[in-house]
Amino acid sequence: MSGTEAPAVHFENVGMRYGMGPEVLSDVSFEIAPRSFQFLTGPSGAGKTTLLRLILLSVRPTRGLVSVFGEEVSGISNEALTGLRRRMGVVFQDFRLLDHLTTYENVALPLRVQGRSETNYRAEVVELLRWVGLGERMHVLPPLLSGGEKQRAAIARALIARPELLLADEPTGNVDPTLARRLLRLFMELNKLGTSVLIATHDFGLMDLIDARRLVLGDGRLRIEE
Ligand SMILES: Nc1ncnc2c1ncn2[C@@H]1O[C@H](COP(=O)(O)OP(=O)(O)OP(=O)(O)O)[C@@H](O)[C@H]1O
Repeated sequence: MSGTEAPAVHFENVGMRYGMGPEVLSDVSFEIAPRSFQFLTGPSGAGKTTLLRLILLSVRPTRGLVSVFGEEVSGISNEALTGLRRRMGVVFQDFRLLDHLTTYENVALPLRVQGRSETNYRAEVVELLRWVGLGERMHVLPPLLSGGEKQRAAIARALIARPELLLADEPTGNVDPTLARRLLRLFMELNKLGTSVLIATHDFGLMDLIDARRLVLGDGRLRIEE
């Protein structure tokens, strides 16, 4: 790879407020390098989800500059925005599984969107579902899954298309510590295959397991602990 490869994410003096509310983020500057692994942490309400929404381009900064995969996103067309989003895998805090599709179909969705045929992807989806411990639950609709099972289905869906950038909002909040460690291993394996990973978490036990960079939010500011 060339040394000039664009960072997955670049923020420069980003400020963000919702409507007329107070500024949630102030002068936030950082980069996520290609193939890097980091945690995003800070107290409840510090703006972790807001920062993920900015990267996902689902909210716009009030000031400053946001670039994703080398593209500055202000004024970007909807088509280009969809193209950038497809390169990301996201684990939302509230899972966002589609209730009318089975667990298997939810996880297969990103591959279907890519136009791949089921014969081509079925084995891959089943293998990942087994890996996250949902092999026996793949034909179940999400409303019948437990909180931890929904979380694992959401993680599998985010990973299945091997995204260039994985964003995960509290991805171990609903699972026991043993499974949390396995999921962390899964994120690290994905990272070794070339995906940049950003995990928002309060879980110090999880962060202490590995020596990864930490982006720490507090009072609207971002501090980086290498
Ligand atoms: N859609 C919204 N409209 C107005 N204010 C919002 C909205 N979303 C978040 N906020 C406010 O922005 C601030 C940061 O919220 P955010 O959800 O980004 O924090 P967080 O660090 O992810 O919190 P938690 O760890 O509890 O999920 C909070 O004060 C929150 O009330």
